[in-house]
Amino acid sequence: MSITLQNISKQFGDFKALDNINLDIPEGELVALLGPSGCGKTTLLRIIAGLEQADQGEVYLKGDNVTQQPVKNRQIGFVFQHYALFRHMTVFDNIAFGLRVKSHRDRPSEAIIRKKVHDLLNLVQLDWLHDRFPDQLSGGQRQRIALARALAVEPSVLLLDEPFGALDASVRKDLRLWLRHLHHELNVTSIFVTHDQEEAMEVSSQIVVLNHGRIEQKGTPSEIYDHPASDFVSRFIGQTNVFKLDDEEHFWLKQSGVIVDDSKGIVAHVRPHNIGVEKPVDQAKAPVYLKDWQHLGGTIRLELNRDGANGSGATIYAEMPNEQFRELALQKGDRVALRIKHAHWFN
Ligand SMILES: Nc1ncnc2c1ncn2[C@@H]1O[C@H](COP(=O)(O)OP(=O)(O)OP(=O)(O)O)[C@@H](O)[C@H]1O
Repeated sequence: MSITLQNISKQFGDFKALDNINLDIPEGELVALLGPSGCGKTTLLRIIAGLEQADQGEVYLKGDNVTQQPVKNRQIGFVFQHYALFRHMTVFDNIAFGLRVKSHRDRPSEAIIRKKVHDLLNLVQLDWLHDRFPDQLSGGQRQRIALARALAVEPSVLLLDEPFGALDASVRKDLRLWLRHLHHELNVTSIFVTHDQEEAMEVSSQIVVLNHGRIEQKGTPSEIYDHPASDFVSRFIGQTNVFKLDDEEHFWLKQSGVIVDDSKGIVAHVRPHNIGVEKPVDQAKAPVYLKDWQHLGGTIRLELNRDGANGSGATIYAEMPNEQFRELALQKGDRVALRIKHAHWFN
C-alpha cells in the first residue's frame, strides 16, 4: 500500500516537531527514516499509524485519505524497540493473538491460525521456539517474533521504530540483512526508523533524512551518500573531512588536487576514501604527516595532521585498502602527499 504525506506539521507546545512534511512512498518500498535524536522520526511514524494526530496536513494510504481514521482502520503492523511480547503467553500464542482477537466474523478457524503461525515462525526461522515464553528468548529472537506477530494480521504497511536498537552490534548486523531479505520476500510497504546511518544504508531501498522536523533529502542510499544535498546530510551520512576555503586552506587544497579557483561553494567536504595518500616526491614540500592509523576490517583509516593546524579540525582522515597501506610501508610521523579525488561543495 502506498503512503502519501501532505503538508504534515506537528507542534508540542511552542516546539515544532514536524514542519511541513511532504513524502511519497510507493507500494512495496522499504524506506528508512534517518535523523538525529529528537528530529521527529517517531512522531512522523505515529502520525502515519494514527497513534498521533497532526496539527495540519493529510495522510493517504493507497490514495485514501485516512487522516481522521483510527489506528484499527489503517491495516498497519508495528514493531518497536521495546514493544514487549506478552510475557505470560508462549511464542505461538503471541503470534496468534492478533488473529484470535478478531471479531467472530473475521476470525479464522483454529486450524488456519495454527498453520499461519507455523508459516510465520518458519518465515522468521524460529519454529523450533514455538512453545517457549518471551523470557526464554534472546533479544534478537524476541524482535523476530515481534515481527512475526506484526505480520500475522497481514498488514498493508509495516512500521518499525528502531526495532534493533536494544541489541548488540553483531546481532543487529545479522538482523538488518535478515530484514532486507524478508522484505524482498514479502514486499510489504515498510518504514524503518533509525538514527544509525549505516543501518539505514544497509537495510533500505530509499532513505529519508530528517533534521529539526524537516526533510533534508530523500533518495537511494547511494544518491544520499554520493550526492548529499546539504552540509547536514553530508556530515550525517558518513565520515567527512570539512575544509573551509579561507586563504590558508585555498593554497593547501589546490596543492592537493582540488579545483579551488572555480569552486562551487565555500566549504569542501571530502570523504576519507576520496583522499589518496602517497609518498611525497619532496619531503620538504609535504605539509602533512601520518599521526596514527586504525584497522577497520578490510580498510585502514589514516589519521593525518597538517603542520601548524590545530584544534578538532586539524586531523584529516583518509581510508585505503589494507594491502595498499602495507605497500606504502608508512611509519608514524612519515610525511605524505595527499591527492583529493573528489569534494562536495556547500555554502
Ligand atoms: N508528547 C510529547 N510532548 C512534548 N514533546 C514531545 C512529545 N513527543 C515528542 N516530543 C518532542 O518532539 C521532538 C521529536 O520527538 P521524536 O520522538 O519524534 O524524535 P525522534 O527523532 O524519534 O528521536 P529519537 O531518535 O530520540 O527517538 C523531540 O524534541 C521530543 O522531545
